[in-house]
Amino acid sequence: MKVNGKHYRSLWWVESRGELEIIDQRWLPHDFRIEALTTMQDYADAIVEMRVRGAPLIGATAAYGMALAMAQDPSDANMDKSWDFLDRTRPTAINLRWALNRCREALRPVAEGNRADVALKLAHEIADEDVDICHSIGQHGLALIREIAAKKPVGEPVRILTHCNAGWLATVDWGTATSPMYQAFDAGIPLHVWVDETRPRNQGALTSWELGSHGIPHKYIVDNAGGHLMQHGLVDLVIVGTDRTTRRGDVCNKIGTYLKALAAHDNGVPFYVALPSPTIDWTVDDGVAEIPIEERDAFEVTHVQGLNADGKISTVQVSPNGTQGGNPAFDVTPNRLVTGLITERGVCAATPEGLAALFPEMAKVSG
Ligand SMILES: CSC[C@@H](O)[C@@H](O)C(=O)COP(=O)(O)O
Repeated sequence: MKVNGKHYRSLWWVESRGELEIIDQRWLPHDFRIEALTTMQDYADAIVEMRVRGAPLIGATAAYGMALAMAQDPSDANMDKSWDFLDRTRPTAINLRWALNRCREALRPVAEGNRADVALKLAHEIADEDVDICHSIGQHGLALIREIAAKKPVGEPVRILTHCNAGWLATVDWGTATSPMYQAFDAGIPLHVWVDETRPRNQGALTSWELGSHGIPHKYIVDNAGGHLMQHGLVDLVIVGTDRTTRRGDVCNKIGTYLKALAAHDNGVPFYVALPSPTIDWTVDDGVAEIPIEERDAFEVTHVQGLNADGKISTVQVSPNGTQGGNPAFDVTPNRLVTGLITERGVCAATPEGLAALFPEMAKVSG
């Protein structure tokens, strides 16, 4: 997507230096900083500290991490050690393990001398595939938005609420939840997006920055506003992303998503989840019982970062001295609250049958 008129992906390979560059998302939307990842520790830190974030982007970054590991030492022992090292960075988004497994399975039969090249090619492949997948998600989501627009008086915007940042910054390009918005807007459908702030990390500010760069009308709202807006008929549909979707269609996403789904259900507002197939965990059925929820540092809750009056990025304390914070980073929305799943192969019901019909080969393997 474009930043000041220039096209960026959220990560890219610099051939001349043999390095991966990323956008350090900790400073957005106030400062656009690019950073090179040159050591395995850099890769792990980038994921843990959320310089790169969002399930698909974490997966693509990990694939490049495996490529670096193979360039340093292509042995089986180092491959397994690097798999563990990167897998430990964040527990909830399944795309991380999906990418690591895909790399390890592809590299195992390759002669050590060829592993570095094959691993880098695979990382490029995973990144490119993500772009294509997200574009297709956008096409299928566009059809849904078009249907809603057709029932409205000409010129009235389709009002979409979204939570967190499932935008191009969270993927390699396009985003998942935002891809239908970009494509609908480009197709001339009037839109208005309600952007949840998404405390504590305020990923909504990233979404606002993205939508603003694309010219899409939107308002940045506090997380607690969604229910009120839905009660007053001001939301036509909700589209969110996901970090892990179970084989029966339970959806794990950024903390607060579940509350939005409850409010949508109570008010008859369609609640859609956009996801690339690598986000489906075919080994898990019951998301509430089985998905590990990342507990992050309480500092993210007790403190908040923003621009101060001097225009400098600074951090201030919100809670009283000594208050303990709690910071579960994700929650699970049971499939009964999900109207549909927007995937690269089409839209399906959030049920085992719905997912199996779109991805029969995966459903079969997982039994
Ligand atoms: C296309 S991204 C989908 C999800 O990864 C996104 O909604 C989300 O919850 C991101 O969480 P984050 O903690 O910012 O990595």
